[in-house]
This record gives sequence, C-alpha cells and structure tokens, in this order.
Amino acid sequence: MTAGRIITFNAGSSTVKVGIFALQLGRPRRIGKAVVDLASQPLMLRLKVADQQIEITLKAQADGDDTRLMDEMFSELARHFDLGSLTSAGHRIVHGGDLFTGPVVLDEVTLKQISGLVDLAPLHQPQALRMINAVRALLPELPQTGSFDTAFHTTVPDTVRRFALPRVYGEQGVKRYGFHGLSYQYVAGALTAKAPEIARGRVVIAHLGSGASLCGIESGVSRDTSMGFSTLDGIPMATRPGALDPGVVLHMLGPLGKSLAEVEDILYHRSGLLGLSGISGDIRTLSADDRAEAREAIDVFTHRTAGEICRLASTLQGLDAIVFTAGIGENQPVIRQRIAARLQWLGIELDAKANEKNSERISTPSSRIAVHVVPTDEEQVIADESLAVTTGSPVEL
Ligand SMILES: Nc1ncnc2c1ncn2[C@@H]1O[C@H](COP(=O)(O)OP(=O)(O)O)[C@@H](O)[C@H]1O
Ligand SMILES: CC(=O)OP(=O)(O)O
Ligand SMILES: [Mg+2]
Repeated sequence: MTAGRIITFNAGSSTVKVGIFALQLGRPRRIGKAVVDLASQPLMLRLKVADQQIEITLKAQADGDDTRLMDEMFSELARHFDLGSLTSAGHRIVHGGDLFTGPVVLDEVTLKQISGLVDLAPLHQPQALRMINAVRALLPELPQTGSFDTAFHTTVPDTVRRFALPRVYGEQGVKRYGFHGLSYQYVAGALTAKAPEIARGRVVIAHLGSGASLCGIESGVSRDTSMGFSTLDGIPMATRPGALDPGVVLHMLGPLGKSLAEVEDILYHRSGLLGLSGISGDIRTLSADDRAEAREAIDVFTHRTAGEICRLASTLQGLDAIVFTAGIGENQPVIRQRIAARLQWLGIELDAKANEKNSERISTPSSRIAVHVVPTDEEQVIADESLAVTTGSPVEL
C-alpha cells in the first residue's frame, strides 16, 4: 500500500506553486514540485522531476473552468509522481485578517470568512479560493486546510501595528497585518536548525521574490514587517511600488482623473521594477540590460531594501544577522551585494566568493553582522500544518 500524500497549493501573485508530499516517519517529505504560470497564454505547467524540468502546455483556460484546470493538472501530476492516496490538500491563504491565528480545516464557515477578506488581498485571495473550490468540485471528500501568511505576525506589538489615523479606523481593522508569514516561519525554523546562535538573536529576513517584504524577528518571533494593511506596502516589488505617499493616490484619483480600478491596476500591476524600468518586472532581465532605466530600477530596489533593513533594526533595537530568501534573495548575488554595499557603514562585509555561490553564510568572519542565504519552502509549512490540523497533532517544524 502507498503511504498517504498531501498536496499543497501556494497561490502567489502570478503563479500557483504545487507541492506533493509523502508521509514518511510521521512527517510530510516533498516528492514533487510543479508551477502553473497563470500569466502565460496558453497556461503552462512546469514540473520538476528528479533534476529535469518538464514544460506542459495545458488545454484549460486561465479564467475558464478551474475544475478542468485542476483535473488536467492532477492527470499530469499523476503521470510523473506517485500521488498514492491523498489524505489532504493544503492551501496558502494570504490574508487571515484578525480571524485566523493559525491553520484551519476549510469548511463552509471558514471559507465564508476567507471569502470576506478578498478585498484586502485582491491579487492573491481570489486565486486561492479558485483552487480550493476546484479541488472541492473534483475531490469532494478530500479534507482541505488553509495556512495563513498573516498568522506569523500576530506577535507584532501594537505600536508597530497602528497607523497614525483616527482610532476608529484601527478599530475597524485598518492596521498592519504583514504577509509572507509562511516563508518567515520556514526560514526561522531552518535558521534554528542551521545556526541556533543566530536564530536566537535579532534577525532581519529579506523575502525578495516577485512580491517582496522583510521581517524583523527576535528569537524566531515576528516583531515588525515591511508589508502593512495590504501587499502593496514596504519595498518596491516586481509590479507593486511598496510604501508610497498616500498623496500620490489622492492626486491620481483627483486632478489626474483616474478611476479606482485604474489606480488599483497601476499599483498592483504596473509599478515596481516594471514601472520604474519600463522594461520588465523580472530582475534577471533588468540585470542583463544595460539601459539606464534598468539600472535605475535596481538602484531604487536596493536603496529601499537597505533602508527597510535599518528601519526593522530600529524596531529590534539591534541587528545580529540578515537572511536573504525567495527568488531574488536566493539566486541574485549582485543584488545582495548591492544591498550589503549600502549597509557597509553598519560593518557589513560580504565574502565575494561565498556570495557568488549562494552559500549558506555569505559574510566574512569579521563582518559585524552575519549575512546568510536560506532557501524558503512555504509549501513545507503548508504540508506540515495540513497534517497537523487534519490529524489533530501539534505542528512540528
Ligand atoms: N534564478 C532565479 N530563479 C527564479 N527566480 C529568480 C531567479 N533570479 C531572480 N529571480 C526572481 O525571483 C522572482 C520569483 O521569486 P519567487 O520567490 O518565486 O516569487 P513569487 O512567489 O512572488 O512568484 C522573479 O520575479 C525573478 O525576478
Ligand atoms: C504576499 C505576496 O506578495 O505574495 P507573493 O510574493 O507570493 O506574490
Ligand atoms: Mg511567493
């Protein structure tokens, strides 16, 4: 008999990352990985089988019947991986508001609550709900669970959480929530295993992907984070601007005559690295382009990221280590080097060779602040939590 399997869905801003996990010695171990690129036409499914990348063009449409997409995806996954007997499906849910402080089983009640938070994360929440509904239509008996990006930040103190607005808005939920919590949870756990003396200290984790944020942790617990009420806040991202003078939004809505929908489109899809460069939101493309606009976009990104590290260090009242993670953080030595160069005055020194190789520790022994690279794995957290909530066992990370 094949051991149980857990399938995970991580609906990001432009992709859905799928993980297949086998239960081994009571813990989910990853046996398969796939990504659906929701921006491509036709839809593409990329599988990683052993060391090989396989690309499959899907027949299903992006905004069409998601049950068909899921059906097609399950058939392709079953051709390449041993799906065995599925025991649960776990989903990343970006926004849990004040309602969710940990993972939950998805049922009528929790799904209704999650649907009520769609407006707060318009780029992410609808995609997660689409995946959940499609799995439900296809496999109605399969237990499904939700793991929340916001849950990791419930330890953030009120002073950090509050916006300087009339109190009534804070009471209505207008405050800093923070996101990418599953990634921070994984990285904090991995750091405890790899470098416990650092994990006990004051650490800024820089999750630099298409969506990007930073989190200040103290003994593994979130104390502050760059994203706020929405996933627009903080540092510039692939297509989002990061923190922006709210007067700009008023100016767009007022004198510039933009509609709410137009402003939303500008802020979520046309700003950030893409908007600054006019070339691409992908840092790999910009790094390979010698036009001034590409360089300027990277300069803004590294300047703002370095600045945010300093702000978080102020909340933490010190800084023992910086940890880079996610697509850019794990794979782009030049970007890490440029951020570190802006923090040289703090006594940060990178070991050029270690940085070039994306090594685990990339700072020199004499650097006053340690700098590490820790690959993230949000899906592992989703699978662990899915097992925990469906079996009633404690979450062990
Ligand atoms: N070698 C690389 N592999 C994958 N992504 C990379 C690499 N180098 C840089 N990136 C950047 O990382 C981003 C994707 O990161 P990821 O963490 O997967 O983000 P998201 O989850 O938001 O899609 C891309 O926008 C790309 O610019
Ligand atoms: C919260 C967020 O921006 O997520 P992602 O980076 O996956 O788009
Ligand atoms: Mg992501």
